[in-house]
Parts: sequence; C-alpha cells; structure tokens
Amino acid sequence: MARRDIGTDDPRVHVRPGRGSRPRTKQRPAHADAAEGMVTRIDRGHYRIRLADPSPTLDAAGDITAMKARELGRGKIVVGDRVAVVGDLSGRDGTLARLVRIEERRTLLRRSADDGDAVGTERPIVANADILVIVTAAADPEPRPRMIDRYLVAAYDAGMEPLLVLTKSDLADASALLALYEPLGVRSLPTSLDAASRAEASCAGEGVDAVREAIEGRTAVFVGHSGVGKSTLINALVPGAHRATGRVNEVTGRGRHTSTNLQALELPGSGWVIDTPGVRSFGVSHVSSADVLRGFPDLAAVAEDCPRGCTHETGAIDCAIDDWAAGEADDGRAPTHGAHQYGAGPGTRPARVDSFRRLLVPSRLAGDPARPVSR
Ligand SMILES: Nc1nc2c(ncn2[C@@H]2O[C@H](COP(=O)(O)OP(=O)(O)OP(=O)(O)O)[C@@H](O)[C@H]2O)c(=O)[nH]1
Ligand SMILES: [Zn+2]
Repeated sequence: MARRDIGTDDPRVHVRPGRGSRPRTKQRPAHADAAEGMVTRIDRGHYRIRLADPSPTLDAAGDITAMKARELGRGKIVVGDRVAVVGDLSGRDGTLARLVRIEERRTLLRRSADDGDAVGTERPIVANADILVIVTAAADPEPRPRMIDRYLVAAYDAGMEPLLVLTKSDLADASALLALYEPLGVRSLPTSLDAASRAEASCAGEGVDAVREAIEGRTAVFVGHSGVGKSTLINALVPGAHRATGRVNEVTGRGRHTSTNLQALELPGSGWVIDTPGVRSFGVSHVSSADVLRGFPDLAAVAEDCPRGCTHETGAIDCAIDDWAAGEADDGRAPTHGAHQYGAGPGTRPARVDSFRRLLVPSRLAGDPARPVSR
C-alpha cells in the first residue's frame, strides 16, 4: 500500500493524468484556480482541510484530505492555516488532494521548546486564531497565576485576544484571582458544570453560553493545565466533540493518537474551537518585551518615547512608562483603549503598569509552566 514517492510528486496526488514529456511551465501564476480551505487537523503528513466552498465534496460537508506538494518545501503547516488545494476534492475515502499554497498568517500562536536538545526552539502551534481561551479552575487544581501570565504573554505575542475562563466556580470564590487580571483588561468568565451536565456532556452548565457567545463566529484556542475541566467545557460547547475525536480504548490504547493531536472542532452556529490536548508545556522564552507590548496599545504609544532598546522592565533607565504611571494624578484614570478592547473597565495607571511588567518576567525565563515556578 505504501508506495514509494518516485518523482516530483506522489502519484496518488498528481492532478493531471500522465506526466508526458513536455517540460512543465514553472512560471505560470501558480494554481490560480486552486480551492481555498482551512487546516483542521494534521496526522502524519495528511492534512485534513475544510474547504471554504464545500460543493466539490461528495457529501457537501467540505472536508478533504491533502498532502503537501513538494514545491512547498519544508515550511511547517499548522492547524488553522489557510491553504490552497488542487486535485481530487471529492473527499472520498482514500483520495488525496494536493496542498499547493499557504496564505499569509493573520496570527500565530507559538511556544518555545523547553526540554531536551531543542531548548529555546520556537514551535508554531496554531495559525489565524482570534482568541486564546485560558482555562483555569477556581480550585482542584489550584489556580497558578504564573502559568496564566505565560499564557497571556503567548496570546499577546500571537496577536490574539486572551479570554480567561474560570471553571469549577462552584468549588471556590475566585474574585482574588480575577482581581490580578483586571488592570490588564483581560476579560474573564466563570463557568460551573454540575455533575449531571458533566455526565451528559450537555450544554446545561452555567456560564457555557457566555463562553460560546464570546467566541461565536471566531476561532478560539483552548489551553490549560491537566484536570482544569477543559475537555468538559469543550464537550459542552461542541456536542459530540468526543465522538469525533474518538475515545482512548483502555485495552488497546487506540484512539490516543487522534486525541493528542490538535484539532479544530466546529462550533454549532459558527466559529471554531481548537483543543490542544498534547500541549502540556508552554515556554515563552522567545517572546520579547516588544512582543508583549503588542497587547497594550496604550502603553505601546507611551513607549515610543523610551530610549532605544528599553526593556520597559521595572528599573529600566528613563523608561517613558514610569513617567506615564506617575502622571496619573492629572486625570485620575488610565486611558484604557487597550483594556477596553477586551471588555474590561478602566484601571489605574500604576496598577496597569505593574501588571504589564509582571508579564515581562516570565517572558524572560525559559521554563515549563506545568512545573510550579517559585516567585
Ligand atoms: N465541581 C466541578 N467539577 C468539574 C467542573 N468541570 C469539570 N469538572 C471535573 O473536573 C475533572 C477534570 O475535568 P476534565 O474536563 O477531564 O479536565 P481536563 O482539563 O480536560 O483534563 P485533561 O483531560 O487531563 O486535559 C472531571 O472530573 C470533571 O468532571 C465544574 O465546573 N465543577
Ligand atoms: Zn521603556
């Protein structure tokens, strides 16, 4: 079955029958007629793609499988990538289309490897997503602010909006935790799924509708520490998600492969939920102060007056952000367009600056947030 690749392209994915002897014209505008789609899953070199126009597929659902054309080289394709495909777009079992182009990415969620030989290597995780949903439990397991900070750093670096979802709000009051994120303007939503709705994977849990509304029509990546209730929440948001990904069979272990792969799941209505089951660590050592600053348009404007190469960290010489924080007495309130964008109320300037600077610290430290970090 596994035929060896014998030429320019795998014969199974070749578009035109027969290679002929005429040289192929390389300079033609490449694949102007290709179909557009989004990568929803990647499994051993096979790219699952949802076509923007589903009509070429037999069942009109728009899902096909493709292999990367050799001409694309080694560049990594990730879930969420917008791609162009040619060839067999029927989606019939065993057919493979050819992925010939990757469109420019609007956002890119990345992390740094923080183990083994690859320490410090940047890895792209998801492209073109809008929201990073940081799932944290109010209790069991205890929330870890340092880890939340890292996820926030990753969101700002990616150009994504962060949304803090606090699960298990039936177990503890998390207002102290949420207060930490108010000055940053990070939107937060509590959820609690009672035992009955958890068992049925129904949508009955409290707060689930608010999460759905917050991400409706957009693409959201869900991240969180093991045990926080991320799967429970995703199942409530996307009925049937579990069936689609396949359960791990206790005996054979089969199904594990798909369940540790990143996968984009369609929200009823519109929008996508991307689970990150295999992503346990989240190093952010690749992120600089300037990357974090992207999430803070108000501070970014102020920082234009900083000395060249200013890190904006506490104690940075002549950092313009210090002057701005000290200037609060003038108007009493921070200009919060950065915060506003994410739906939070205004905070004071010093609190906003302190919170911003707190985020700069994890971005300097390589490390695994799955391990407790001592302050
Ligand atoms: N009390 C309470 N328990 C919850 C809630 N949501 C989830 N749980 C429970 O928390 C446990 C962990 O939930 P999961 O959804 O498996 O957690 P996860 O984050 O997906 O964890 P991994 O599968 O390890 O990644 C389960 O026993 C859930 O039933 C909630 O809102 N309240
Ligand atoms: Zn500065």
